[in-house]
Amino acid sequence: MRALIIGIGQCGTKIADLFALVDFEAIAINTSKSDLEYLKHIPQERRILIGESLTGGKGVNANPVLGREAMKRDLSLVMRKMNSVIGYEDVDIFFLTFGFGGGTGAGGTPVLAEALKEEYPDSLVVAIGALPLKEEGIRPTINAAITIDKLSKFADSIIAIDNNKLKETGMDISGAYEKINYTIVERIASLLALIDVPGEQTLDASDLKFVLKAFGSFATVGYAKAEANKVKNLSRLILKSFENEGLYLDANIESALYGLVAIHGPPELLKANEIFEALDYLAQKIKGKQIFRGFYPDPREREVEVVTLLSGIYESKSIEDIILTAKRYAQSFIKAKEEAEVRKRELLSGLPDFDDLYPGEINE
Ligand SMILES: Nc1nc2c(ncn2[C@@H]2O[C@H](COP(=O)(O)OP(=O)(O)OP(=O)(O)O)[C@@H](O)[C@H]2O)c(=O)[nH]1
Repeated sequence: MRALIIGIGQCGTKIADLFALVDFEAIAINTSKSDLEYLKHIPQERRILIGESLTGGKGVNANPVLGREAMKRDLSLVMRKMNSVIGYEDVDIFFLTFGFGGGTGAGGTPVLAEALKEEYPDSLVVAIGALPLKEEGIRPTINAAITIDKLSKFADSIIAIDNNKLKETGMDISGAYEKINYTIVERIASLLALIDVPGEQTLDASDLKFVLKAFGSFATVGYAKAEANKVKNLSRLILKSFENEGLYLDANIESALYGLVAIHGPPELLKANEIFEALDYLAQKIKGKQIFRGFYPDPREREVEVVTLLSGIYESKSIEDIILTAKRYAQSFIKAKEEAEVRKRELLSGLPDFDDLYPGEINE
């Protein structure tokens, strides 16, 4: 199973850089030269500066229209670079990482997603984006709404991580970002590490692709880990992985079409009855009733790790909040603009041009 991680913008490239640290193939794309230089693990030749003619290498200041234009202008450069990294072996899934609230990632990611789908029709394009904090104000929310709309047309699935969930931890913002970035990488890396690996019941690349090929709807990845000697009942740990604290998105999991659960740990702890109790519960709960599963008994392991992927989700409070806020704002903005135009007309109507007050000829 081959995954290629492509980070776009500052948030996206930081996440892609962490993937590179744990040996994933990763590429970084940004309009900001200094943000590209700041990366530690992605090799220099896999860092691509876009939109230099537009921004002078200084970023797009949270303007997704400029981010989109920067990606469009340098798309052939990006695709050439992509081709040379990919070589002759197919990529199963392109993971595009980005922040929904900025300009480069929010504007550029849908453009790249569309181009990748066209050039590599057999590969999946899965977007992994961080949703903005409510406190960031209206702009990031609008950027996110526009990007959700555009991406839903090209991506196979959108894994959205809600930054607001991290406020509950009470951490400072950079610590919170670091934690969420680490969390994303840990979950996706743990899941991918178990694909195509021999086990009791295994998951292969085609299972994962089936689950993620979900017409641009939302997906979320839950996770739970515990020391083996602390696990009283594995069923509880599995349920914990897809309860709300396990998923960094407020989502109604009952609306999910597919689920995938991978469990890795010491053989004596992977008890069939406890595993099936939790999987049956999950299969009954989700709309699509289909759960793919993989069990990986490992005698060297001292911890039990559960990764849960739910896809085809179309009911999420985190997403609805963003779309409804953007719609409300658009309506009130249009109304305020119309009122301002009416007021302007009322104020200026009846005002003559006063030409008569300034007699005299104008010499040509
Ligand atoms: N989870 C997470 N979110 C981040 C991080 N950095 C920024 N964000 C979020 O991403 C959004 C900003 O996106 P950036 O990636 O900084 O912006 P950009 O795509 O580089 O675009 P410009 O800076 O406008 O050129 C905001 O909504 C932030 O909350 C990060 O490291 N982790």
